[in-house]
Amino acid sequence: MVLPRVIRAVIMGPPGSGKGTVSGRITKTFGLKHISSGDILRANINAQTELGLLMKSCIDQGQLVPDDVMSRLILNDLRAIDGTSWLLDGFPRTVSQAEALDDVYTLNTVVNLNVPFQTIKQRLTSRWTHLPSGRVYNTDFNPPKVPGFDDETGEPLFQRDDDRPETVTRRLKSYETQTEPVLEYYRSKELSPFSHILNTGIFPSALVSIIPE
Ligand SMILES: Nc1nc2c(ncn2[C@@H]2O[C@H](COP(=O)(O)OP(=O)(O)O)[C@@H](O)[C@H]2O)c(=O)[nH]1
Ligand SMILES: Nc1ncnc2c1ncn2[C@@H]1O[C@H](COP(=O)(O)OP(=O)(O)O)[C@@H](O)[C@H]1O
Repeated sequence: MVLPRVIRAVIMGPPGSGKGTVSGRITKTFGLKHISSGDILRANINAQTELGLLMKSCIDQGQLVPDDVMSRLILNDLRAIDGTSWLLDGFPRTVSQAEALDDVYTLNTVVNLNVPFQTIKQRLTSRWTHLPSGRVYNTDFNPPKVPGFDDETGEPLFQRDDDRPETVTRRLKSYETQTEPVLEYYRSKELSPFSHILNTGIFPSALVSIIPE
């Protein structure tokens, strides 16, 4: 199998579908850089940057950050690692963001995680996050070794403000109206989410087995 010189991949799926979890496994296995838009925003909130302070209420209410802000943020980060293979997690989330990305980069792969909304609601109420690294745990699925603390650093874990049930409902609605059209956009460009991986063999087939049912 011939791997492309530089892998430019996107992982998609509703909030709580496992993008962060699966990204961690993919990037470890294949040596890609993991760029998570949510982790970048939360790091800004935590560091109380101007951007973080401006975007906090929007994120806490389950709304999307404006497209121009988000595209500028991610494209800047990508420019800084030019020539490196990467996996984008959480971006693009709208067709406008997908177009902004397309103007600069040609993607090799789009992975889509398809998980029923009812399952998502259960997962998010038991998600615990290590904010500095973005590592996620679940009290049922992958609990930390010591309840409430990160396995690698021993630091405390947090429940995200936007994982409250009413905010999750709003985020799922925004996924349906604003993000699902991005899947159609990629299908129309023959970057068919999922089947593209199986057809091109960009990643070994072992990848398929780590993607949740
Ligand atoms: N039961 C189950 N839980 C999972 C699976 N993948 C991730 N999770 C948990 O579901 C929650 C959401 O996963 P996360 O990776 O943060 O999803 P994201 O919001 O799409 O990035 C976390 O608590 C994970 O530990 C899975 O395959 N099965
Ligand atoms: N590409 C994006 N465009 C607009 N807002 C975003 C984007 N990525 C993240 N956000 C904001 O950050 C929040 C958390 O994102 P993320 O951590 O990716 O959530 P999840 O992993 O649960 O899908 C989103 O609900 C949204 O408010």
